[in-house]
Amino acid sequence: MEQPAVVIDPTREPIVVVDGLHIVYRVYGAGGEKGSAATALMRVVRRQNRPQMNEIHAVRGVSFVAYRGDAIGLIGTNGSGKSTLLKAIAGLLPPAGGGVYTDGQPSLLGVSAALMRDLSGERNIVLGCLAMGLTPQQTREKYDEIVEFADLKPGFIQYPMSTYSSGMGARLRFAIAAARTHDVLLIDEALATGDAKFKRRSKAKIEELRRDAGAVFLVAHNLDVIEETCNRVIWLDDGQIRMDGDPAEVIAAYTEATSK
Ligand SMILES: Nc1ncnc2c1ncn2[C@@H]1O[C@H](COP(=O)(O)OP(=O)(O)OP(=O)(O)O)[C@@H](O)[C@H]1O
Repeated sequence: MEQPAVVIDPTREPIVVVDGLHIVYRVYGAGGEKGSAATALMRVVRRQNRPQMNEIHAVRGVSFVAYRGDAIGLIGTNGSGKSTLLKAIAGLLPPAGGGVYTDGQPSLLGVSAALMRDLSGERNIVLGCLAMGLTPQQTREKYDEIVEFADLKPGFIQYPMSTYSSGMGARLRFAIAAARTHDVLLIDEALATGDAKFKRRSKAKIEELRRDAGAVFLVAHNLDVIEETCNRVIWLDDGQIRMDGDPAEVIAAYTEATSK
């Protein structure tokens, strides 16, 4: 299916333009067949070489424009290409076709790559802030706000991050990322692990970021979070845009289609 070419609204300020984007992963695998223990074992016993290379066409001709102030929710079934699209917008995956143009620096929830599991929350805050380009002075100024926003159990900020539950880790990462304004903020499932109270506060924080930031993208399986937080939703289906528009309408159509 050919996807339509990208059209830019001249009355609004475009922040991210995705134009006919294709992303292809190259993987080694036998491909085609379903695979069984016997065939896998035979491959090992016979010391067969790695099976041939296959291509997974994860994003297939996606085009859209995100404007200043947009908070866009990406929804779709598992494997529909949501995370791949976010990574491509962040510039972490080379397009196999088409392109992504951004005004400013995209941050994929800022700092997760820079955080170290063996270091304490405290040290990770400093590390994360510096990694996002804050000065030591700015880091000191933001420190208390981050600790307060993450709202971890007492004492945990001094423990290594490896002792945190996944929800606690997500809170701290989000709190660090939110300490800076981002031109384009990409959030992948960050809110999925937080509890109800944290989700409420994150929603308020995302609204604040939206005011200052260029555009915010959010991937989540929790449709309520998307509907409450975003002003626009893109439904990805098998690497293509199935629908793009008002959150309530897109979510209703998606729920209808996936409930069958
Ligand atoms: N690193 C990778 N190497 C090879 N294939 C990948 C890789 N990451 C994703 N894929 C494939 O690309 C397709 C899209 O995956 P992606 O993770 O973007 O989907 P998603 O919509 O984010 O899924 P989920 O809802 O499960 O998080 C899938 O077919 C997946 O198997």
